[in-house]
Amino acid sequence: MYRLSCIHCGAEYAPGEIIYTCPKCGHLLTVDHDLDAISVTREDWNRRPISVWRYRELLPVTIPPVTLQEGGTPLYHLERIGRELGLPHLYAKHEGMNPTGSFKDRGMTVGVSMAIQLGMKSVACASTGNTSASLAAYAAKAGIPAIVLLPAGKVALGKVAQALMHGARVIAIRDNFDVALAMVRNLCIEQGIYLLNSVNPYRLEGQKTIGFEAIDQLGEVPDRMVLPVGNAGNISAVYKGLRELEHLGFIDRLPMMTGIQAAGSQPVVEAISGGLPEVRPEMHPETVATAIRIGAPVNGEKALIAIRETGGTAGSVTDEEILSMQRELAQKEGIGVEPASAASVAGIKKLIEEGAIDRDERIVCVVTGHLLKDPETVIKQCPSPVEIDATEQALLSVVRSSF
Ligand SMILES: Cc1ncc(COP(=O)(O)O)c(C=O)c1O
Ligand SMILES: N[C@@H](CCOP(=O)(O)O)C(=O)O
Repeated sequence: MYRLSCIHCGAEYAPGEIIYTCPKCGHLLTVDHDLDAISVTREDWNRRPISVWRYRELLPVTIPPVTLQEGGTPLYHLERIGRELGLPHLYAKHEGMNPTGSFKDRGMTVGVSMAIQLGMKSVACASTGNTSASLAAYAAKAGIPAIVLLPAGKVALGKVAQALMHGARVIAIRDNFDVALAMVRNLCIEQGIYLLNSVNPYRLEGQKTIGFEAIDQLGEVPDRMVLPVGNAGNISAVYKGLRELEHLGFIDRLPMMTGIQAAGSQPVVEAISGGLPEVRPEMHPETVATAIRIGAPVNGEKALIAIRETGGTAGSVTDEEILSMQRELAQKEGIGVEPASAASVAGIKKLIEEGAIDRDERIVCVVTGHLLKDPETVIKQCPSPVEIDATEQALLSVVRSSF
């Protein structure tokens, strides 16, 4: 069993209440499981296929879930990049291998299932792209309408294509993501639509399974987990899940939770480095990594706890560093990710160069979305295909000059 509780004042609410923040103090809510009443062993989990639903005892859904077979993503050993950085135990968990190409699917399988469980008839979100693609797909699977608000002109092509093709009503707002999120929150409360941004604590329950899988695949708790941070839901979710594993006695320590932001959009980094009690919004966020072009992270309060309670850190990377790591992952490891995802590995590169972390650490970087999400940014970085006459001579001349 579980209840909703406020992370700030501790007020408790019934699981069926349609609320997104604490009605008493306005702070964030979390799903509190009665962990002492849960009887499952790690062996039980290990007998099931690796996926979000392997961990169903720690998820709030009691109906047959709305699923597209999410989770079970690969954990890759970054052998070449690790060798170059002097990090023998560097790994990437490729969340781009989820059904719609990002980690949002872990959240949406649970979030849309909860919408159905709670009797909601429609769903909505604001999005820098991936949330909308995922919500649209899971709403289609559930057979309910979805509305998505996007910052006009600032969403990667592949993500808009997904939201449109899966049948969502796509509305482009002439302002940034933070404004779109404020608008959709009001819309949902006033119109009785179920809000599925990461301020919804049920959605984050699905995302916590990234940490569970990483430990199951690695065979031990990593020393550090590194995530790109935008709205700050994912880092908060992974931390919450690992705390639950610790309470259950399945693990005996937590990884240092490490958040990486783009230099043009780094309010969490500023709060951590400045020792601030809360995240101060960045009013004009800007970065090529449009997925994390977010100035007022809605889960800032949870993210600060995750980082501080685990002795983690936060760092920022420039757009050049992000794109350079996107190319390195693609060309040295065969791993295709979108720019925001490369930020986690770029962040580790920077932290190691600054001498801020130990080279013996076992590090899992979460790479959050697939390369194909943002083809335009890829094409801009790569040479054009060589066009030739259809002759053997022309072909051989190009091939010879390629080695
Ligand atoms: C590809 C990608 N990476 C990272 C993030 C950041 O995740 P979060 O908002 O949970 O911090 C997002 C979305 O925000 C995303 O779409
Ligand atoms: N990158 C996100 C931004 C919205 O974050 P959410 O986790 O609150 O949905 C996106 O893909 O839209």
